[in-house]
Amino acid sequence: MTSTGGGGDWTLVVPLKPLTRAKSRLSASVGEAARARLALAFAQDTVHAAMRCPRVRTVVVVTDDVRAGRVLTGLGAGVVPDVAGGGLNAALRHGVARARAERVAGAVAALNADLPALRPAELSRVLAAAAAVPRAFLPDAAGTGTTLLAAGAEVALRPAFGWQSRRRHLASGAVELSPPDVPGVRQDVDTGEDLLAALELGVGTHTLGVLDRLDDFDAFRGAARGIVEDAVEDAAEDAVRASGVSPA
Ligand SMILES: Nc1nc2c(ncn2[C@@H]2O[C@H](COP(=O)(O)OP(=O)(O)OP(=O)(O)O)[C@@H](O)[C@H]2O)c(=O)[nH]1
Ligand SMILES: C=C(OP(=O)(O)O)C(=O)O
Repeated sequence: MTSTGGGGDWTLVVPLKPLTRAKSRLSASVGEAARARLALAFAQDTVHAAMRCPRVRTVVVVTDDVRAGRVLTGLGAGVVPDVAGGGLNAALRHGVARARAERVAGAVAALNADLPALRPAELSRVLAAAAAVPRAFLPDAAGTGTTLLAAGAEVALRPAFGWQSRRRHLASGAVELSPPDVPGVRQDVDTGEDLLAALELGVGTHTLGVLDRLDDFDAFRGAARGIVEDAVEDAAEDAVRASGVSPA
């Protein structure tokens, strides 16, 4: 389990269900084949952005999915296997314990793998706010769940993720964070509506690539097609600008 992030103090633990089962609530909107591809693409965009956050030292993904593990290792993450039958919170406790056992962890934060609009600068603002208190969390965009739970170096994380986790994290004494301008860290994607909201914020290249190849836009509302086409066009223009070659 080795990885190198942006050179900061934080270890991020990112849980990922096997792709055969992940993001099940999305299949009604995008179809079953795209669901699995999107689950991986969300994780790739999440890890890619997290690795570029200057406050992050290490990203540890907890997953039993061999393909996802290989792909995310390629992005620089460390990967540890899941706890058989343990569920999400057991996976997070295990990931934190492994990171701390290898002495790579100072402060730790659990970060969901379904944040395709995550931006390094936004994550940096959230981690800066979290560093001021022993234990803190960021509510999701809906205001009922959690996308990030953080704990200082000597502090137990005590994750209580799952349906309506905001209430549980608040009751556990974790400080609720509300830093300004961090929409991409809060926008988890469970449903087609969430995916549209993430698209409006701007998703990463892996998610965009999957959506650009998606045939069945009828199932995923016509509005998405226009946003994806515009984003792909913008990305192509950015690539041309970055290459310094003027378009014909
Ligand atoms: N390692 C691990 N990760 C999990 C487990 N259950 C959920 N996760 C991850 O926890 C995060 C939040 O979970 P959800 O938003 O409910 O995602 P999901 O379970 O793929 O979505 P649904 O199938 O629609 O419930 C995502 O990154 C999931 O991949 C688990 O048992 N083990
Ligand atoms: C895992 C969570 O919820 P959801 O499944 O709605 O993403 C959570 O918010 O803790």
